[in-house]
Amino acid sequence: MNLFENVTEMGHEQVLFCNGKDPDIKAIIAIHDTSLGPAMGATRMLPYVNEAAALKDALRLSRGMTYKAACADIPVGGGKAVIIGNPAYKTDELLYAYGRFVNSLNGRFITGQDVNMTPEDVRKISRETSYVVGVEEKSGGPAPITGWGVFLGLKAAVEFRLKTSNLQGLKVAVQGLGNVGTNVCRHLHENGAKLFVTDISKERTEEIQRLFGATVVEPSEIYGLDVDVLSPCALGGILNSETIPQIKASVIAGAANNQLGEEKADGMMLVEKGILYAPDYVINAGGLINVYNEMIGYNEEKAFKQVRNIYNTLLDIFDRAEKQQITTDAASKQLAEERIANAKNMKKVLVTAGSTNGKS
Ligand SMILES: NC(=O)C1=CN([C@@H]2O[C@H](COP(=O)(O)OP(=O)(O)OC[C@H]3O[C@@H](n4cnc5c(N)ncnc54)[C@H](O)[C@@H]3O)[C@@H](O)[C@H]2O)C=CC1
Ligand SMILES: O=C(O)CCC(=O)C(=O)O
Repeated sequence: MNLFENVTEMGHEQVLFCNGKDPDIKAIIAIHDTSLGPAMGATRMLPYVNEAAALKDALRLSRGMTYKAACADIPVGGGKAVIIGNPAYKTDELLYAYGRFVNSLNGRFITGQDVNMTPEDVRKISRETSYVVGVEEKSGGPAPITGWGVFLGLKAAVEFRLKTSNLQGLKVAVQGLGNVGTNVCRHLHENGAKLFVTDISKERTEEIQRLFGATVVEPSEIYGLDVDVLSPCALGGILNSETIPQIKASVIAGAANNQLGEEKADGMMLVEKGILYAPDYVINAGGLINVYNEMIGYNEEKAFKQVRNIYNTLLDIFDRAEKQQITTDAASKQLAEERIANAKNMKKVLVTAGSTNGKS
């Protein structure tokens, strides 16, 4: 494997391979870009099929975090970490060891809770490092606010494509009923939407059926349902050449990171099918916005105001994509790259001004 090939192509600054013996721990911390500030990104734990898959996940997720922060207009960079392993074997010692790896980066990387990690796990990691966010008694776990942001983004997409702000009777298929998916379902239900849901966990589907009167379908059935919106809230890579031809929804708006299998080809296939895709790293920025606010001293009102802005940002991105005839993914990357370039220019101006002042 040519290790530097992907890293160079995707523009990462640093990738750390954490290898511990006692306890046995293998984790990858990927820092994509710190132009806007320290890299932020939560940690997930998964039994990856192989190490290349884990690396790919860390690289793509961390780059997504750079775009996420830039589109949300908050001054942090992009990073992400994956712990390789079955979460059933997650011990306190493993979390402490992981915390020491995070601490060794001295604040270049600040992390929190992602898939298969709990607020309690974050607390354990925080025994070894202060570079942790999403601690329950500070801003709380990020999932409720991520769910609310996804709901607002879904509303923006429905307004843009279906020309209605009334969600009464809107048919929404939700894939993944975990921390975020449950919150998305709650908001949709409260606003009169009709839910079709799936999860690989029977316990989760039963609860959502009981709470919100949702119709439960098999995981393989979720793509082909005759619904208005598909909301992917499980794992990434689910929008691909196998699933896109099945999709009948005209809007895709969900929380899962890295939904597009192949960004360009699959993004274009959605456009050709007339499906409006809300880029994942824009619509699911609520958690990042919340933990960023925790880092700088939590102010709920300010955090909520920034999350509310996801709605307007998405409308701007849809508009930009339509005017330029590009995918929504390309339009949001354009926005992010403009903001990063502006920040870099501003830094240059300040450095030049500083050195000029020093000379006088
Ligand atoms: N927690 C947060 O604040 C944020 C989460 N995200 C992303 O949103 C997604 C969901 O996050 P969480 O809800 O926190 O994770 P979670 O682990 O609480 O929930 C994921 C759910 O998806 C289900 N699932 C897994 N594979 C599935 C499949 N093939 N079909 C149907 N269901 C399946 C799981 O059983 C679980 O209930 C992830 O991709 C995560 O990276 C993004 C931004 C912030
Ligand atoms: O919880 C965090 O540390 C930042 C949020 C995040 O990782 C994400 O949005 O995927």
